[in-house]
Amino acid sequence: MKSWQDARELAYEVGRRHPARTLNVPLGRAAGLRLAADLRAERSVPRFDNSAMDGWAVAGDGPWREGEPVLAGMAPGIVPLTPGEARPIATGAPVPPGTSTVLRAEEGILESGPDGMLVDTIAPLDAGRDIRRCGEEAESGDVLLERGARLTPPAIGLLAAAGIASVDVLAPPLITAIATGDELAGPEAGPGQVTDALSPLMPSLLSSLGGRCATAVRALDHADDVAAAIARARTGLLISSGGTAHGPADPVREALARLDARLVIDGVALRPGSSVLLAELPDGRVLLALPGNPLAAVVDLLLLGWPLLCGALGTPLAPLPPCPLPLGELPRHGAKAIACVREEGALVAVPHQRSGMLRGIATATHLVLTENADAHLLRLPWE
Ligand SMILES: Nc1nc2c(c(=O)[nH]1)N[C@H]1C(S)=C(S)[C@@H](COP(=O)(O)OP(=O)(O)OC[C@H]3O[C@@H](n4cnc5c(N)ncnc54)[C@H](O)[C@@H]3O)O[C@H]1N2
Ligand code: MOO
Repeated sequence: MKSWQDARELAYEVGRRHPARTLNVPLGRAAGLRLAADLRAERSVPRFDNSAMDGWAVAGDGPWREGEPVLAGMAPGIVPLTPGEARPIATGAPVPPGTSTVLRAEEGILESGPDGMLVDTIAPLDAGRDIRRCGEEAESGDVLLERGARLTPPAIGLLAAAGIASVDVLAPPLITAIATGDELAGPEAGPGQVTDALSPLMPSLLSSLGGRCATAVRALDHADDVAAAIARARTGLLISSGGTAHGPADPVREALARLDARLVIDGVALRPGSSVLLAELPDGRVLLALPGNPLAAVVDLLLLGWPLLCGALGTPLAPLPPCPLPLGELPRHGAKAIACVREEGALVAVPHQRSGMLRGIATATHLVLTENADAHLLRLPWE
């Protein structure tokens, strides 16, 4: 039986022995994935000096005679401004060479002069304030995002702006989910049967941890059926649920023994979630065997499945920070994972969180891992 802290580190080390593959994908399919290498700008952002405001590009001191407008989309090599000239300019339009500043539309006035319209300012000129300089956000070659960074929506836009059309990403590790239990059935469950609640949550939970559920299968409570499901799986990572205890119909240990697997973790000192196994098979594949009680299974996916995937993706394993908030009435004896929400600046346990229930964690925002005076915080990744 390991402490949850040691178990997290062991799971991370196992993940590191199974590094994720690299894939090149178009930017449009990269959302949520992680970069396989540092990514550099392929051009300057912005690409040319341009106006940050609608107004006039002016040269020298006013008043200025009004010239031809400069619009967004015009080529930057436009006719230079000469001192005393003001050209109406649109936000995003290239600033003509010779521009000393941009005068905002609301800070200028137009009046008629002897040779056409004159522009004057009604506010002190702030030279250069409203010009977005070429390369001010990024110079060509700057590292925009580092290896391991997650491609969030703004990150995708940033890369597009920097001229990047496709990226090398870490392929989310593929996982086979095996739900064990003679009692398991679909929503139509008959008398004595239990509707499988874990197979349906696996794809989205594994995606939120950086993996991908390739297949979800069921196995009966017999070691040969579980061993056959493990042998058939075509992925490097497998996650089973149920059958981990020492009861009469708990086949996972027996199946692992038959397959000559090496147990890296055999139980964790934490409730719910104590009855969990992590094993390496002789062919290098890895099985995380979760307990059958659904909340216990989710806790162990967060506690061990997440570090396992972090290891495979090569992202650092951050220690869970000490809980910064008052803990209200949370129990403090033994090692416990408690699903909580934030209420008036404190963390409060949600109701309905026995090991077999999902109702509590379905509305929680955090798990607090308590052990006597110690409490650590895990923010739920789908939050
Ligand atoms: N004598 C003891 N019995 C049990 C203990 C204990 O300490 N002493 N611990 C209990 C706890 S806590 C857990 S967790 C389980 C772990 O055992 P298993 O991994 O063998 O779990 P199962 O017996 O297969 O299932 C437990 C429970 O969960 C239901 N289940 C299983 N899979 C699913 C699923 N996919 N969807 C919904 N529900 C599922 C299953 O029907 C059982 O009710 O051991 C306890 N016993
Ligand atoms: O072992 Mo159970 O996994 O404590 O909830």
